[in-house]
Amino acid sequence: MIRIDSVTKRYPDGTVAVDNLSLEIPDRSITVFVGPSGCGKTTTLRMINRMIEPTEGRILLDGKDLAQQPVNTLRRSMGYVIQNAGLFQHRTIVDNIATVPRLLGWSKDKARARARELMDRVGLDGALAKRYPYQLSGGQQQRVGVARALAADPPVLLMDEPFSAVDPVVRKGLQDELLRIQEELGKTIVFVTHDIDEAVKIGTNVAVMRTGGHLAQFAPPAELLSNPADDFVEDFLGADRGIRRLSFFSTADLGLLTTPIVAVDSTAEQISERSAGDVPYLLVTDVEGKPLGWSEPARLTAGAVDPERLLPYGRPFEHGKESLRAALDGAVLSPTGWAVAVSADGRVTGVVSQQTIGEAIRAAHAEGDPDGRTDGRTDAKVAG
Ligand SMILES: Nc1ncnc2c1ncn2[C@@H]1O[C@H](COP(=O)(O)OP(=O)(O)OP(=O)(O)O)[C@@H](O)[C@H]1O
Repeated sequence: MIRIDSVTKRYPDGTVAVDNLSLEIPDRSITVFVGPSGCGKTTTLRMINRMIEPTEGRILLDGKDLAQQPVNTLRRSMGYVIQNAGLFQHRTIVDNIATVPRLLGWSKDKARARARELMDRVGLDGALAKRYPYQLSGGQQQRVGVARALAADPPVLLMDEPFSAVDPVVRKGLQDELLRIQEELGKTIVFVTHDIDEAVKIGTNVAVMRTGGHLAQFAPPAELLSNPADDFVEDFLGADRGIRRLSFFSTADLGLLTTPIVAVDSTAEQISERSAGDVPYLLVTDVEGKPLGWSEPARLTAGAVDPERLLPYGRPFEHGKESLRAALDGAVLSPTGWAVAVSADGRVTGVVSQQTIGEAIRAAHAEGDPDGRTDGRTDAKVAG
């Protein structure tokens, strides 16, 4: 654990970049510092690896004051990733990644083998190993930056706006990759960003900072969205707070109906049996059970279902894996107001009305803490 204890940083010109900051960064989690430009995020991050020394207060790593530890040993235990990757332009990709192991005295072969293993880990094609940084896309360069920081297997990874310079699609890929790496390797990651959506997506805990180096709120993302500490945090979180919070609620307990579903080759008896009880719509699937579209029962003729004439079914959600946000989105996207639940292979497992989703949302809000857990990112967060 990293403990920031009453830390203030005052630059020689009198600027107070960080003002009496105290918080704890748990092991094997992602702690995100987010806030407007100049609020002291980078200064805080750099005090953790002692690129900047605090004016007052102290930072402890596993109970030991950083100020008492040799800087070189400390930096070796902390990978560091910056915006635009900061790669050595005259070195190949494999040698960029092998930099720290080489400094630690590993043989060239061993360091390169480790670098190739890491390329795979961060989703880089091994064929890029002999290229130079300028021959890679921005997103690929960022992956190299992450691989280089991981090379000596440090327990801590410090990341300063690592994905800010790439377009939104590449950025989403890099965020997903980081979450996967974190799940596999269990690093203690401290991540700086000015993008609140990125913070909410990847953070186990999020520290919202405001100008003057003040900590406005430190909480897991779901709690930030449900209980912003003040107007500043609420404004910073932006619109759609309620909808975004639904991402943290699972669909596992959503009551699905399995009756109003017919296959495209159903008989007249099957159609009438499935529409019993005043069902307003039937979901038609193909013979494999994948969704085709909705129809009013009276408009379905056995043996003559025209998939072109069915009503759209929106975006199906993966039951139990995706969140209530995905379920609501599916229901809103379909003119019938019903959402379609599927299994991982895309086969329909049931359907659910907007009304039932609304009830589940009310119940989840009433219970408060999403999923009842805030102990680990992957547990507390639901896909979609
Ligand atoms: N070497 C320095 N001397 C004087 N002031 C500095 C120095 N470095 C940073 N500052 C000031 O300290 C404050 C915090 O800077 P810092 O870089 O930590 O902010 P930040 O939140 O990371 O900003 P950004 O998102 O723009 O990178 C700013 O007002 C900045 O101008």
